[in-house]
Amino acid sequence: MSSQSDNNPDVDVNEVMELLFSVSNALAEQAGKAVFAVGGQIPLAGLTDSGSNSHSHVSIRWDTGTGNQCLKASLPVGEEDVASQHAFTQLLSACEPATFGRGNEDVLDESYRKAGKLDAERFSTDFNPYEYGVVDAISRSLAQRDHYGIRAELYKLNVYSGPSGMFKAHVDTPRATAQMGSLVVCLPYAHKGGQLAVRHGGREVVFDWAAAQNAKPATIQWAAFFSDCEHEVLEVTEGHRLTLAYNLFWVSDGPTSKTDNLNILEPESLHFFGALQKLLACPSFLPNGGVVGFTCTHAYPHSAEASSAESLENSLKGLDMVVYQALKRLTGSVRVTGIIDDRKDYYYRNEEEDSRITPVPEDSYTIGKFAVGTTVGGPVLIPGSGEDNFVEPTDPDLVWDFQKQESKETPLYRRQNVAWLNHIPTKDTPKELALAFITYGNQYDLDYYYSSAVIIADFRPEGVRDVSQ
Ligand SMILES: O=C(O)CCC(=O)C(=O)O
Ligand SMILES: [Fe+2]
Repeated sequence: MSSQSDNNPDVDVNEVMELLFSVSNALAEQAGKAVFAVGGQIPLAGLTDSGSNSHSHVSIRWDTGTGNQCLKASLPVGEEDVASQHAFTQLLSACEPATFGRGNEDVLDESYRKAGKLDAERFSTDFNPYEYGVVDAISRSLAQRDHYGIRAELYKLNVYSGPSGMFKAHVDTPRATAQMGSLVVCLPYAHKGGQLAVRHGGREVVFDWAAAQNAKPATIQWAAFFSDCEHEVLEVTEGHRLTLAYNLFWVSDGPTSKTDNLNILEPESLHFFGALQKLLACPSFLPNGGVVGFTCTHAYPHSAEASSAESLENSLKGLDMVVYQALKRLTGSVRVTGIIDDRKDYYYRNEEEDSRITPVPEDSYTIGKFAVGTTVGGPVLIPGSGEDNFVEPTDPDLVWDFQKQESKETPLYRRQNVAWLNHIPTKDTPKELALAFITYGNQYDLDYYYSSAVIIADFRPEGVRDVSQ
């Protein structure tokens, strides 16, 4: 095969492929190291047998539900301390069986989650994650930028008891666009098992707290992870594993554009940044300009009506933020958007058989042509089919507000090539429901578009390449 493009003899395809390859390699390498979960431990300082030091214990006070009565338990529970053991037993019995979200409802299913819980409205604690530097530590390792901090909001007390307490693999339901993660704090109480396994992008981090909880001095251990990470509490075989669960939110501490404050020049980002810079400077890469794309490695609520493009940009996590910032610096134009996954769910109307819907052929997804439009939640990329340069929306009522072309009756939108720095969204890319729509088959059926979050940049070579070279 010739290394010259058929259309343009000055374009060196091999050179572009090599440069693209080194960009995706740098990205893969960094993705393999990107932090998605962090943890630590806090010895309860000044622990005395009498437990008189306020920082030697953690107290939980809860409403009994009868009158205005409030009870208190203190951890760790003294081995000889009958009163504190009694209070702990009362705390256990105050807990309700823990449900979990399935679809739109909260269900109780002990084969999935066997635990007790107290909702935050029913209890308070003197443990404060800010006081011990936990929230600062999370900001430093997960935030990837200055002037953008993290706020922790107490959510629940969980109790997993031996011999079979556990919580199978799940992803926490985000309650707001600004929600970026979860913090789990393990309180001092002896138990066995109950490891917390956190997974993302094919990698796993296991927090095994039992050994320290069975030893002295008493310690508090914690783990924080991004909200799209799958996690699981393995079976607690003995004792009680008590955790405080917090929701974590992004907070801005200044009026500056938050996404401008990423420290892109961190050593681990430099390799990728340099490779991208070389690619964009190569005269054979998109000689007339075009769209550069990156499929996000984390999930974002990008199609929800409440999510705006601005808040999406500010809520990028880990590697996604690094890529966003690098593209912003190098192209001057970048945005976060959704891309509709067409392989199963994208259809176009077959002209001849007007009442039928025909699936787009599989390979139309991989040719890399996408049209940019707008749906409920903001701009999206829609894969095109066939060889046309314009694509007709399946149904203008469902996918609307496209940059309309001449004809008002049949709004068309232009397809563009996207050069992907990593890959187009795959089966394993985080997806979310973008739109539900009615298909026109023999009967009215509901069908769905699923979309994945992507970062795209409009690339104009004249802004990057020195024309005198
Ligand atoms: O207790 C834990 O370690 C995890 C709790 C959890 O996953 C949750 O409350 O959603
Ligand atoms: Fe969870």
